[in-house]
Amino acid sequence: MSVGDRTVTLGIWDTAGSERYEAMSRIYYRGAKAAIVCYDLTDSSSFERAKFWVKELRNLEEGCQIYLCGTKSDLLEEDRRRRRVDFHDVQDYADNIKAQLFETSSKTGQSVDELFQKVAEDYVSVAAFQVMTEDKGVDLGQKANPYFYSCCHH
Ligand SMILES: Nc1nc2c(ncn2[C@@H]2O[C@H](COP(=O)(O)OP(=O)(O)OP(=O)(O)O)[C@@H](O)[C@H]2O)c(=O)[nH]1
Repeated sequence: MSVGDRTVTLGIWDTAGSERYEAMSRIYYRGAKAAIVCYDLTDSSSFERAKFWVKELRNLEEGCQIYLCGTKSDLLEEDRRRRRVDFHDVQDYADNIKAQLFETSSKTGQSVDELFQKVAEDYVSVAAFQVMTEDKGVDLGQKANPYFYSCCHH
């Protein structure tokens, strides 16, 4: 993917969503820099399961940026009454856990590119921040300079 003048290659693992495969999924997400936790917008129980994975990731992978992804948005375009997971409730939850929220459709492609673009952009920002702090020893107690700010806020 292109981020500015850089090319970022994402390695993507699609893990099983069921808690039954919890131990196996952990093998996949160990060391991951980003996790897209999906739930079905037409199924409230799937959002409850998504929260389980968020907890897992937050407990075990501190450095992993979480993206919440409501799927099958095309079904809502057809009939809004099919929505079972409220956008604002999830947005509040996302704000709480410092995650970003996307509503996508694999069928129409809605917001899929945007989601992966954001993952790549955030990765580049965080990597730039790490290089800067490691190489130049930024004092986090100092007032942020513009470069520092642009690296950390999106
Ligand atoms: N309308 C619609 N159906 C979808 C969409 N994405 C997936 N589906 C359907 O939902 C069902 C499950 O899709 P999967 O992609 O297998 O779901 P999954 O979460 O990967 O399932 P696991 O691998 O078991 O965790 C299939 O019947 C898909 O056709 C979508 O964006 N829109």
